[in-house]
Amino acid sequence: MEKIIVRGGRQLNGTVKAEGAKNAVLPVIAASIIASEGKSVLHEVPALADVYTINEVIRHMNADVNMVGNTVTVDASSELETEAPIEYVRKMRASVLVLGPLLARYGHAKVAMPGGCAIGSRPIDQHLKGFEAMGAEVTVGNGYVEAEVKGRLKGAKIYFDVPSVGATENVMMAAALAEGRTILENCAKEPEIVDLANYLNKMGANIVGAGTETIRIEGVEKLVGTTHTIIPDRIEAGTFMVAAAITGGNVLVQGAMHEHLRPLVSKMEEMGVIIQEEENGLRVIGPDILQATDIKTMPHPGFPTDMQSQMMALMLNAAGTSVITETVFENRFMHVEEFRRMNANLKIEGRSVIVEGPSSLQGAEVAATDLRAGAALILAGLVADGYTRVTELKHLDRGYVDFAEKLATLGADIERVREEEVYSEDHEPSESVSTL
Ligand SMILES: CC(=O)N[C@H]1[C@@H](OP(=O)(O)OP(=O)(O)OC[C@H]2O[C@@H](n3ccc(=O)[nH]c3=O)[C@H](O)[C@@H]2O)O[C@H](CO)[C@@H](O)[C@@H]1O
Ligand SMILES: C=C(OP(=O)(O)O)C(=O)O
Repeated sequence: MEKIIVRGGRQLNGTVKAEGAKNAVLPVIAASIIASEGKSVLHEVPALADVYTINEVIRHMNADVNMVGNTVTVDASSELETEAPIEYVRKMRASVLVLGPLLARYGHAKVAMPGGCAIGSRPIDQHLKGFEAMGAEVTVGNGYVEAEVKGRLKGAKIYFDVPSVGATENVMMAAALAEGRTILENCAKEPEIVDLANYLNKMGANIVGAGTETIRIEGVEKLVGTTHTIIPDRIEAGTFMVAAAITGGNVLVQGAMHEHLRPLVSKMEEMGVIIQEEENGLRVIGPDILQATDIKTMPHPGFPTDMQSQMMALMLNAAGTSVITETVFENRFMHVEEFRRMNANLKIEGRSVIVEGPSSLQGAEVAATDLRAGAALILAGLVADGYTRVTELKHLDRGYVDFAEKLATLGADIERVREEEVYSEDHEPSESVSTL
């Protein structure tokens, strides 16, 4: 097993670049199998575990997929299999995003039911409601969901009960090839949905309104491969912004886009952080003393749930009482117990956590309970007294490329090691530790 070991106390300075967005690239790669002609060439694809998984999923279906550096080429013009088995869906829920493209192109799709995970139950009822409204027959059984339609899907008016990112994407992809007009209401408005719509439109789709609550889609008969550059990852960028702020440092986060990060920027400014827009990113300057604030996670453009645990780390270092309310996922506080191991003063009250700061954080061995929790514990380790060891890095690797290496470039005392390596008596990593 690997661990990231971080010793607190270093200020971060310098420049770091955000990768392409995980949550944009996964639906885009899933959508690439809708093209019955031509190749798609995707640029700025991050080398993440989740990207390897979605590539495997579509490769398993017979698509030709190649990744060289940060460019992925997909040729899905041959006949595809229409099933995604459990081994992929278990690794990554976003595998369900192949349902819409397969159903639209072949009139059939079968994907393992994703089930719950560490952050909540995460049903897919809204995806299925959309497919049914377009004429598909959906059956759930033996751990699989299967959708089938005779002929083409039919355009429909669909109102989502909750603004779901995945449901908006899945149904939008299906509607792109449906017969006639589809109107989606109460859509999620995340920037990644806009990126997917832009990609589909370049493939020949006719989609307007992505990024607003109503999306109109005129179905077309076929889509063809195209070239697309993935937008920068606002959550990775936001995580580095917190890293700069928590250490009182001065970091330029290249690729951080103010329009995608407004809720985070405004909350960090309330805490006393200076954030300046520069030509190619955001410069973040941490204050001597951070002030407490409150956040409530909401669908975009509200505060993103994917930045909740990182903000908890920042609030632990702020003077006063902060309150975090999680409204998107019902079980996204697993990291609280891990922070407590670091001497954090946190109290869970229903869907809120009361953060008493500043906590004098102490290094400890802690486990990443999900990918953002992993990043948040490392952020806390940057300012904790002594060494923090973060385990369960498979979660972190789903969403961050070279996280420890990038922090080290900014000046953090951090390394990634194999567990079997030995440590010297004062718990410092010995020189023989292998860094990955
Ligand atoms: C790959 C990807 O893009 N993942 C993101 C996506 O996940 P994902 O697309 O899974 O999240 P959703 O937006 O669908 O979930 C939002 C809420 O809607 C509920 N819901 C969702 C679908 C459904 O059919 N029924 C239903 O009730 C969920 O349980 C949750 O409470 O958006 C989340 C919310 O911003 C982010 O945390 C994830 O990082
Ligand atoms: C919850 C997340 O991702 P996923 O939906 O892929 O699990 C995330 O990126 O924080």
